[in-house]
Amino acid sequence: MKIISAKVIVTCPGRNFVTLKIMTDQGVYGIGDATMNGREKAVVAYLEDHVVPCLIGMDPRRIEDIWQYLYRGAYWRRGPVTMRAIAAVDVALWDIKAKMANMPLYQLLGGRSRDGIMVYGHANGSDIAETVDAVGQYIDLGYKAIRAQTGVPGIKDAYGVGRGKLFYEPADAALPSVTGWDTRKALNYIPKLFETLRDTYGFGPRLLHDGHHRYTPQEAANLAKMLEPYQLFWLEDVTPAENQEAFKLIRQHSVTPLAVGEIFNTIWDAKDLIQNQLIDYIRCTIVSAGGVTHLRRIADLAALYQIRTGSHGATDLSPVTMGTALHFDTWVPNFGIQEYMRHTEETDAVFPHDYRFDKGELFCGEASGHGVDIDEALAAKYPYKPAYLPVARLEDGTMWNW
Ligand SMILES: O=C(O)[C@@H](O)[C@@H](O)[C@H](O)[C@H](O)CO
Ligand SMILES: [Mg+2]
Repeated sequence: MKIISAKVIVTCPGRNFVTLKIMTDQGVYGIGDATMNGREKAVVAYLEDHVVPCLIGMDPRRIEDIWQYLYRGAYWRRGPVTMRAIAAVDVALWDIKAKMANMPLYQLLGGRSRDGIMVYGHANGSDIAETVDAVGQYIDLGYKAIRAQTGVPGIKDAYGVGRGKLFYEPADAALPSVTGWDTRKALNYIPKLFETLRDTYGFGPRLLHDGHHRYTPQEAANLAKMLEPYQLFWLEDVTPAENQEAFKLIRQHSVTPLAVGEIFNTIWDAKDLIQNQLIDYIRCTIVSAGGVTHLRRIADLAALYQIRTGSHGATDLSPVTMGTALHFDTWVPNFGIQEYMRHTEETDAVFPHDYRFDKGELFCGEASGHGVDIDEALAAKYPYKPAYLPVARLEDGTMWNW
């Protein structure tokens, strides 16, 4: 069996997606996601110029060997561009293998470990009252877990705030828009949001919060400690994680569960956090962390320390990543939760898929492969549109972490 061709498809049905389609001499094809929000074309070039030519003639059944070829063979290891390109190939190859085996992907991974995949949705508001309402809407939709983000008085467009409730989309401008940040104001306001949420809805709903890399380790420890009475499911990305040791300081002060990993690319980014038990949930997902082959290694390492998974699932992860993640979640023994931001109808139409939402859970389908396809004719109707994530500046103009 041979790979005879591979093409990169860029489409913008409401937002940009990069998709790799690998064709074989037996008529079976596979699909992989290679989207990197705001830097899409870097991965397109990496795939078209440096990966696709090497794939032609290779045996698509040798998934592990092709992964190692692309990782070790490049000499230049890791990084978001390389690892997304590898992920796209890897996912397309798993799709092909599962189709050849006439099995849904989760069966190949080891079979079903659970019935449904608990997901969390994003409730956003420009202030506490609006956010409390938004959480109520998610509870009414059947969600068991909800991430709550509020605007903070005096901060311009604090992270995650009210640009449409079910379809929050941060990559919103042809050049990065400028948002603000002020940690002191946030620390005085965010605990009140969770106090009000618990007063209003009790302790039934699981509540999450994303710090989006904004706090120093000491500020992060302070926030985690102040949020303890409200029993969060997790506090996410509360401080930048390049320095994995920084999390020791947070751990010393608080038992609020911590989640990290959406911007990690390999097991090496998470190794110290996992082995020192500095986090509770590892949030890498398929597209950013080298595909099924590599994510499985990260999940297995995490399992040794009772750390559970919590795959990133914002709208910039295409339905191809979502579908594959759901097969992964259906199998992985140490599953925690799956993030789920709904795609627009246009996106769902370009990527026909068989996963479905019901009462706060997602379910992967039983079709062979990962269950997600691309309608190329429809995709061609939505050409690439430059769209950037915002940047953040402090009140005095200093660049901060968005
Ligand atoms: O937890 C999350 O989903 C966020 O942190 C994302 O919305 C993130 O900002 C985007 O995926 C960036 O592309
Ligand atoms: Mg996040």
